[in-house]
Amino acid sequence: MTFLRLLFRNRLAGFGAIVLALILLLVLLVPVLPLQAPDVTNTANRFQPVFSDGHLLGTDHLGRDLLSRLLHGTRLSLAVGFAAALIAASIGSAIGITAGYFGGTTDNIFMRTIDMLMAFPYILLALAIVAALGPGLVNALIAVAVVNIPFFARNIRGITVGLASREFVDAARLAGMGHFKIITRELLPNVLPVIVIAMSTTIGWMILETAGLSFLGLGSQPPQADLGSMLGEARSALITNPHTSVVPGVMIFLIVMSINLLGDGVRDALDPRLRSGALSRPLPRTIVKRLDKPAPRIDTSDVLRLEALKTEFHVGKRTYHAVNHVSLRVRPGECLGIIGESGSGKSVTALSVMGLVASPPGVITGGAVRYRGQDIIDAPYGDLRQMRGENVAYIFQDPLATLHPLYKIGKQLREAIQVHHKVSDAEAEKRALDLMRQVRIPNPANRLDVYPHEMSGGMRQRVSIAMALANEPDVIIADEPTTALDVTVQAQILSLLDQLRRERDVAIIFITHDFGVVAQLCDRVTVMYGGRIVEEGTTGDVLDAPRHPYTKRLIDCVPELGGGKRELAAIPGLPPAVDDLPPGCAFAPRCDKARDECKQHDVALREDGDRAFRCLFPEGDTA
Ligand SMILES: Nc1ncnc2c1ncn2[C@@H]1O[C@H](COP(=O)(O)OP(=O)(O)OP(=O)(O)O)[C@@H](O)[C@H]1O
Repeated sequence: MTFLRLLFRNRLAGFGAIVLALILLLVLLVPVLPLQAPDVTNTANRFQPVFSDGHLLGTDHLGRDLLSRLLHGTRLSLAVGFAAALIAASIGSAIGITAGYFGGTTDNIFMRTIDMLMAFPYILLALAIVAALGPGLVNALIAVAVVNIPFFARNIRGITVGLASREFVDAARLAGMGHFKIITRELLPNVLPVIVIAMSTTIGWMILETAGLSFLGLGSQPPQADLGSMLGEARSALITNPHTSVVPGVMIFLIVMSINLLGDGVRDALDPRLRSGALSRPLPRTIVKRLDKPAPRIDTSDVLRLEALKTEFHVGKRTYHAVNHVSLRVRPGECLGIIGESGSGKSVTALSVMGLVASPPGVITGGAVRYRGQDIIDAPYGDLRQMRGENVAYIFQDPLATLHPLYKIGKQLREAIQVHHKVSDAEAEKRALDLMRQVRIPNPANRLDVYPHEMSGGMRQRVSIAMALANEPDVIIADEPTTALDVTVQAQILSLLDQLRRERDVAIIFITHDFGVVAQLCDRVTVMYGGRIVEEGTTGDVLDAPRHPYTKRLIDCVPELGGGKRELAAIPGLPPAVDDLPPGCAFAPRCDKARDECKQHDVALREDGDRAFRCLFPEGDTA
């Protein structure tokens, strides 16, 4: 159902589907339609025009009814095209999946054979095959199928090579599955959508190729009609009786056009990345649809300030309130921690700052982001791009995903510098080396000359930090930069960040789900839940006397070394879905202190200086 909805959302694909369905219906009804026999000649009646008596589309050079020949011929052409596509897809995909899975010699033998097939111009190859097998429709079908096998084999091999080294295939091997089972159960379901997509876009092509062979007299043999042979026979009367060529020509055009339009639609609807919107026209910045007016500039000592920021994801009819009226601020040299469970909106808050939330489906619908007092949400894209890296830099969790795998570290650092500063390669190299020293990478000159995969996780994260520092930004937003690292490396990275912000007065917004990390690094902390801020304050205050029950439960989740044996208190239940938030306090369904009032109305943030919390019955109050 979803597939059909997605398919028909693409109007052209819907149009293609309707045209093709009508053609298919017509050819399926051929046996019951009151048609004349397609092959009976009547030379006295040759070249009758369109709409002549008893011949709706006229007659050909032998007086045969063109409508009857057209429908019979279309049936044959479609059957041959589909059959050729099916054969080419089956054999090509089997070769591709086997070569990709086994690799080594098998891959070499299969793919070099395919390469040899591809070395011939495809039409020459098809002609050679038909010449060897003899003319005839079945042989034309075999020829067209054979010349299309390489297309499927290469495509499917490429995808299989990527899949064969994935963890789920290793897991299947470890579970004792044999090769055949791994190929059919683990790999085939993953490549099947690609096979269907490739088929849907090549059927039209194969119908054309078969028609081409028939046109040359190598496909269907007289008196049997297919669209190509009809065109071939009409060639000599092209000028005198053009309708004999126009009729099959229009039909070929309609079939190929409808299949291609439908094929594109099928590809879009089947590809999960296109379906999720991930590949659909990614915009360079997040869409802004603010109802409130842009905020005027203010004087402030805060380097970055978010005011009632709202970021939503609009997916179909659903709205995900990922960031819901979030306000926070950070001063030069200060470290602000943002903490919360997975899905609480930390990353989307951080990405909204520089308009980096993927759009569609992300939209900033309200609030302000101020850099040194100036609201930058509506800033022209050129200004925003200039600010990215230069004023506000990001460090992400997985450096391997953010560093380019094919360029050496030195080149990537130089590029980060040269994006914002017009300096020579030698100068950039000098600065890159200096940055490597600043992030305490041992033997920095040699390390500039290696690829990301040749470094350890900790070293790679140091490189990411160096890249973030490359343009001396005022704010660094670090999104769980130590989550993937072991504790000793994590401690080194944290102390490096701490040292850098003190030395350079750079503000850090540190996103994490670990209160231990917050305690070590942050001056202040903001706790998020369900897209909202539920508590904030200086780290000491929040850790010593949490006011929101959620904060208290989060702190209780942290194991304490040497603190004696205590039971770890997991938080029951799951975080709320931000497209379906409960009324009142979002934490109420999981909170043992919740009362009816908590579930009725929105709970306001109670602010007192640096301290704020969103709770009617806070911790520490005697009720
Ligand atoms: N492309 C998207 N489409 C719909 N909803 C999305 C999309 N991306 C994020 N969300 C929603 O936004 C919410 C906030 O996500 P976000 O990544 O900011 O959480 P987080 O707190 O950073 O979690 P994590 O610690 O796992 O990174 C999530 O609940 C998620 O459902």
